[in-house]
Amino acid sequence: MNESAVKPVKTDEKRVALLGFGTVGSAVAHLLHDQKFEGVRLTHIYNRGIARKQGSDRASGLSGDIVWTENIEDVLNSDANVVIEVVGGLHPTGEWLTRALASGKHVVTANKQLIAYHGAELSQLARQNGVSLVYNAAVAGGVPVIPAVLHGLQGDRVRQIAGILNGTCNFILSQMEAGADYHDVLAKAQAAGYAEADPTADVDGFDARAKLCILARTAMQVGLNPDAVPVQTIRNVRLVDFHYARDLNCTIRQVARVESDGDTIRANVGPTLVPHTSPFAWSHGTQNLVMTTGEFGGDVVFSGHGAGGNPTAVAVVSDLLAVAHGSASPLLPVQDRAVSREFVAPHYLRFVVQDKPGIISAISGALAQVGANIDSIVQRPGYPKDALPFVVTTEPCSTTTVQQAVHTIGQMPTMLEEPLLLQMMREPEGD
Ligand SMILES: NC(=O)C1=CN([C@@H]2O[C@H](COP(=O)(O)OP(=O)(O)OC[C@H]3O[C@@H](n4cnc5c(N)ncnc54)[C@H](OP(=O)(O)O)[C@@H]3O)[C@@H](O)[C@H]2O)C=CC1
Ligand SMILES: N[C@@H](CC=O)C(=O)O
Repeated sequence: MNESAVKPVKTDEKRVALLGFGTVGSAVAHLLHDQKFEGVRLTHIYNRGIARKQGSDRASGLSGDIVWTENIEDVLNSDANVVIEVVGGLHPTGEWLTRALASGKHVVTANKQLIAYHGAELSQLARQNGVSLVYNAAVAGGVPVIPAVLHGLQGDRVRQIAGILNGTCNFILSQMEAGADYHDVLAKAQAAGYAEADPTADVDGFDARAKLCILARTAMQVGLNPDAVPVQTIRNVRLVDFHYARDLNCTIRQVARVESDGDTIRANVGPTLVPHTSPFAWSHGTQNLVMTTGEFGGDVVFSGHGAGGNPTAVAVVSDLLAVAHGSASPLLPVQDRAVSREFVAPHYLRFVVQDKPGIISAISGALAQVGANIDSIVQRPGYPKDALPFVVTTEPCSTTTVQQAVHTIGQMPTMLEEPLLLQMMREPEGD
């Protein structure tokens, strides 16, 4: 063996293997390469079809002593002591990270599905093996909300979290607010690398739901089964809903929320009317926003870019540096809790009907039957009578009972499509 070819291993050095060379992975590789952080060295890049990745524009400028491989064993059996996983999905990433942790490698991941479903077991495994598992980038992309709640809010008792947690949905809805077409904007979000490999996860709420469960665990110490948290898609929101929302001094955003009153945990994710006066309405493009409400400290707001290669790479690399400095996050006690969907809120109901006398009285009758009081009826002029969209809003009432009424109303022969039911966020309260 040529002794001069053997590189001495510095014991305090973090040798980093990167799994996944897509939007986030390539941005992480460039950030590490370009910024040359002390004490960390990128040693491996793993991806399927690695020759395609190594020959791509994304790889250009990445020089140095990096092993490019499509064989995961090259990573798991290597002397890399940190694995960064930016592949996504539950499998085979779950198996890889289990093996990495079990063999004493620290893990940094942006994989919100894996952490939402298996974070508890993986954190336990990390602790047993004396290594760290960190996942700052799994929630809100470049917004350091996980370290903030872990280190900055443990002194409070967080009772409520409401957040815009999906950059793709925020990008779509805020562009629709300006008149853009849903499908065009979704295509733009995919091209820009904001959307998940399967954008269903974004638009149908599963991505935000996973992030909400991670937030509930870290900020409130409650373990929620993601499958138990109801989600509502944004696919049924139309341009007309933005027009009516504006008439109500609101706009529409995908909001994920969890709240605890001690006995009950309520959680859901879905498109929501947010008042123009609330910070939720001011989030545009890929911005995410998280508002926590603590029993002692009150409201705290975090905001920034929730998607995109570079903002997410900053979160990943910051986690890596926390591992390198020995300041990665603590493991907190968590209590598993059931999820209630019984929110009380004002509601927005949009109907599209073939106009006939008696429709309003039938709708108000169905709402009255479940104890829901109408707050307003809004009908913009100019729509054709044979496909007339109009809106009813309710005073605060239980979402599940309004759902029953809407189901009944949806059976009326004059209804041309399924009614749209959205929760409305209340006006922010002044101090
Ligand atoms: N994009 C974003 O803004 C953000 C993403 N995240 C999370 O980061 C992770 C990565 O996201 P992103 O970079 O956008 O995704 P990409 O799809 O751009 O990158 C994933 C990479 O992993 C590779 N890959 C996928 N499956 C396998 C497999 N089974 N074996 C080997 N390689 C595989 C893909 O290869 P191929 O090219 O062949 O498909 C691709 O290069 C996800 O968990 C995502 O949720 C978190 C925050 C923000
Ligand atoms: N697809 C996700 C990416 C970041 O988590 C999003 O749009 O927020």
